[in-house]
Amino acid sequence: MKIYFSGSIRGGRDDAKLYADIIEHIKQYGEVLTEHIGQMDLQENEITDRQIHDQDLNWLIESDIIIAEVTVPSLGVGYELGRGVEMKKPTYCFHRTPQTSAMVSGCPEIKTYHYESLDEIKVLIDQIFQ
Ligand SMILES: O=c1[nH]c(=O)n([C@H]2C[C@H](O)[C@@H](COP(=O)(O)O)O2)cc1CO
Repeated sequence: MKIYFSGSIRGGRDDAKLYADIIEHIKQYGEVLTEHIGQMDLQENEITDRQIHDQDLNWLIESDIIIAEVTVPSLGVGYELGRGVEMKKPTYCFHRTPQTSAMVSGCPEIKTYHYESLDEIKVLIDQIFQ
């Protein structure tokens, strides 16, 4: 099982530690192709935007499932979700805010969950993989 985890980078890194904790949890279910999203000291200087885009799109194509944490709004995450839905990938979104974008929560192909804590998202993720 190849898992594409999506989370904000240039949109803001407030949840980077949470992404790392979620990635650590989902690793028991397969290979997380985008483990770098949880890196606290993420450096993107040595790679061009074109390389980032093409690499991530290839991982998206390769993936069996998309899991996105969308609490911190990110253009890149929204773009990945749209491309993933077009590729008919099973897509799951999680947010702690009262609402997220209607283009995400209103999309019938995306399963969107509100949660409050790391423990709660772990249970929801376990349910998805079981
Ligand atoms: O350096 C990067 N590496 C990378 O993999 N991404 C991808 C993965 C994330 O799910 C998403 C984050 O988009 P943004 O940077 O617009 O918040 O884009 C985005 C960047 C920077 O835009």
